[in-house]
Amino acid sequence: MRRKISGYQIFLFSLCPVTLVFGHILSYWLNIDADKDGWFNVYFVKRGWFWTSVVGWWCFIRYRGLQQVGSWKKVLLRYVVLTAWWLFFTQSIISGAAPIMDIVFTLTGGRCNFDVFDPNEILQWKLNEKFHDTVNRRQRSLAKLYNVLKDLKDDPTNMVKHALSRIESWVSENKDQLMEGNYTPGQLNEYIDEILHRWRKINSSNICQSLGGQWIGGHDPSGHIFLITLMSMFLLGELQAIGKRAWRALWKDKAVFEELRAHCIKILTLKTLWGIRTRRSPVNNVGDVRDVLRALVKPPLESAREVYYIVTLLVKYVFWNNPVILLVVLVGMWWWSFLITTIVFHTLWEQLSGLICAYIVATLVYLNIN
Ligand SMILES: CCCCCCCC/C=C\CCCCCCCC(=O)SCCNC(=O)CCNC(=O)[C@H](O)C(C)(C)COP(=O)(O)O
Ligand SMILES: Nc1ncnc2c1ncn2[C@@H]1O[C@H](COP(=O)(O)O)[C@@H](OP(=O)(O)O)[C@H]1O
Repeated sequence: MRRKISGYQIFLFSLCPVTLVFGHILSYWLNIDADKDGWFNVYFVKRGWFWTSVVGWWCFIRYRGLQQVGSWKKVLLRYVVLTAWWLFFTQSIISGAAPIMDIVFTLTGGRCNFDVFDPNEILQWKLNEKFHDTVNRRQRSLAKLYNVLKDLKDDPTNMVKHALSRIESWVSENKDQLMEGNYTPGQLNEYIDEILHRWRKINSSNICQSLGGQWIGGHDPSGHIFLITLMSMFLLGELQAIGKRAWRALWKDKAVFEELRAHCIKILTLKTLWGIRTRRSPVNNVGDVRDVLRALVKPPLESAREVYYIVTLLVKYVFWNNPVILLVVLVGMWWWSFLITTIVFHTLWEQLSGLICAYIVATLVYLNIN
């Protein structure tokens, strides 16, 4: 018997593909910058599976409770399948083995590159401006590279020493200390590359990053598109099961809004220094100083108390009674980051391969949820 696909499932299964197409079209018109090292990317998206797990499980605990063992097993199974796929695809979980996305990258000709110096500037010894995309990242990578090379300095030739002195001067921005050697920048790049690749198997982007190298050249499936597709489909997929309860709970404690309104009004109508009328002395018609002091101290204290009530009410409403709000906010944040990735980062094919790899598994998991 053919199963009917609901409107919600159409939304669930089409959100990421449609956003990718939409972002791709926007990329022809928009020319925007996105900060790879911004707090949103570093603390949220790059730790996305953690946030998704916490919010997803918290919602499940709050709406389903801990008693219904049957439904627990199913959710746990889906979570384990998705987590395992995320781990195999993006993380080096088996010591020495690269994750799938890095295997694809190296098989298609990508490698960890150490083109530190600009090979075209033979006399001037300039840093290669294409070595990492921002000055900060370049400096950080040079510092990492410097530390690695320092540990390898018992090299038979003195080329490493030479490379070190050059990198050190770039790191400390002290060009005067540069030693003159008999090598060209291109030769020194090749040499650094050779000793590092000889010293260590650099088969994953993580290892490459830890050495300060640049992961370029192959087909690099987008890790962000992969992870965000998996996370959004997990959160929205599980929302199918808890959605009705969550919706009912949202409207059940409507009284909260009345309470919030009352506290806000209280803050707005508190008497400030200007609103206070001081009692005047009948002798010299001067205002009472105690009234002024009271006016200075009382309103801030009362506002602080009202703010405390408001925050407590909101925290209870959102975190305890309606964690679905957190889930929706998280999906909104993932969607935004997904859109930015489609506009700014990777080629269309790399975005598509990231999407397809996550989408197929998540679709198999959520097509037959009941
Ligand atoms: C609302 C608060 C209430 C709290 C109540 C808690 C109750 C919840 C009950 C259970 C909690 C669940 C336990 C959570 C365990 C989570 C385990 C983890 O997943 S930890 C690991 C997290 N790691 C990540 O998220 C990394 C994700 N990033 C990546 O995979 C990569 O950076 C990338 C693929 C995005 C990019 O790779 P790149 O090489 O291209 O840079
Ligand atoms: N939406 C986004 N916002 C900021 N940076 C993003 C991004 N999407 C991708 N990136 C960055 O682009 C690079 C490739 O991403 P990915 O392969 O995961 O899709 C990564 O750089 P870094 O790995 O140097 O931090 C990542 O941080």
